[in-house]
Amino acid sequence: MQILTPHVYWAQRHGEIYLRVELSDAKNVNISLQEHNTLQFRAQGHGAKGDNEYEFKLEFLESVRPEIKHKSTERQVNIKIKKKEERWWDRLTLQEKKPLFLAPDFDRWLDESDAEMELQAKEEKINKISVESRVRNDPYLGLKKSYLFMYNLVQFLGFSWVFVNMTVRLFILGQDSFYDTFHTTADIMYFCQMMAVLEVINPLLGLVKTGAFPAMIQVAGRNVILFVVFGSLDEMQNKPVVFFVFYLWSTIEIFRYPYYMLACISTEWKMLTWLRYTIWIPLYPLGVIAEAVAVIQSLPIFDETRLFSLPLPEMLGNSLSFSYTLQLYLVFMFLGLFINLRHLYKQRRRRYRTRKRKVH
Ligand SMILES: CCCCCCCCCCCCC/C=C/C(=O)SCCNC(=O)CCNC(=O)[C@H](O)C(C)(C)COP(=O)(O)OP(=O)(O)OC[C@H]1O[C@@H](n2cnc3c(N)ncnc32)[C@H](O)[C@@H]1OP(=O)(O)O
Repeated sequence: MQILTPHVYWAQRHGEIYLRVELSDAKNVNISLQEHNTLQFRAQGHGAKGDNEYEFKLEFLESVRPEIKHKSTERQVNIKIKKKEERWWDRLTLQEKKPLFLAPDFDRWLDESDAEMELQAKEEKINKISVESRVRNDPYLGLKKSYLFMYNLVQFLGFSWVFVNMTVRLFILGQDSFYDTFHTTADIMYFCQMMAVLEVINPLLGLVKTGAFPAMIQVAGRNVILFVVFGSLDEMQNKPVVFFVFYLWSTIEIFRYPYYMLACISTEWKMLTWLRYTIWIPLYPLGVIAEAVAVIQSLPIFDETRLFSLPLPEMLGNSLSFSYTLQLYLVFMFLGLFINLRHLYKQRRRRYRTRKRKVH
């Protein structure tokens, strides 16, 4: 019997190689692996040159696992080989020149980015199944979702009221509206920011799957500005900086809270998601700059009024002005900004994972 080479078609995924050997009614299939990367195939069957013994050898580009699976059907032999390391190969064989009997299997062929998408879709399916099984096991899920929905709705209404009120006053009064932002909106802002403490508690109770630390930085940071810098100093309340701080805070929140509301009812609007994960890029740094300006403007007022100053023994000068604490706080503020920008950047990347496209 003459020994011939069959036609072999191949495709890959990040973790596997698929070979399809064009051999019908294959018998005595013998597949072995030598030196971690050389596959030897031998079988009898009906190939391009009729009934014969067929064989081929493939030296793979990288090492593969020894456990090789194969299945003979009436028309072909399918072989599945696991790569030792899960990564995309530039070609199948170590030798650059492709053997004549080898060709891409276009029925299975995917390029690297499509394979990544397939992998991602698989991961999402697995996650969905595990979430669904968790959901089935949680008898309070409806209650939790209703609470979160109501919380987000109340915050959305509160911040929308502040935003609309400020916008309308800006159109009617122009720059004059800057000076009494605090007196027209502070009550609602107090209410929303006190409620926002729940945003630190929610992840701690496991109600939302996010870290409590970034939320704590934001809530604490804003509340220092609102209650200490603006709330306790009448002199700060009619400064234009209040307008900028409140406007920047409320602009992000009128997108963030509706995004969460939709998430509670498992709905997504692509545009809203994009806005939630994008407008922080200019708004967060601007917000922190506006807050820093407010803190700097308040320093001489705290020095003058001695409000919240720390009593000291007479030999040390009677009291330590609260402005020193605020100067220290300014440093923490930029540290907090950095931590949260990193957090938000990661969240954004998680949403919009970049896909590399590679052409073979
Ligand atoms: C003495 C005190 C010292 C403190 C020192 C601190 C220094 C402070 C310095 C910093 C000061 C900052 C002050 C703030 C300024 C401003 O706000 S400026 C204006 C612009 N601001 C922004 O752009 C920030 C907006 N804020 C946020 O994005 C958040 O608050 C965050 C905590 C920073 C990030 O949110 P996070 O929850 O981590 O991310 P998400 O991706 O949105 O959520 C993750 C998943 O959790 C779900 N989820 C979260 N919350 C809810 C909810 N309420 N309801 C329902 N679901 C929720 C969300 O849906 C996500 O799930 P998936 O969609 O499935 O991924």
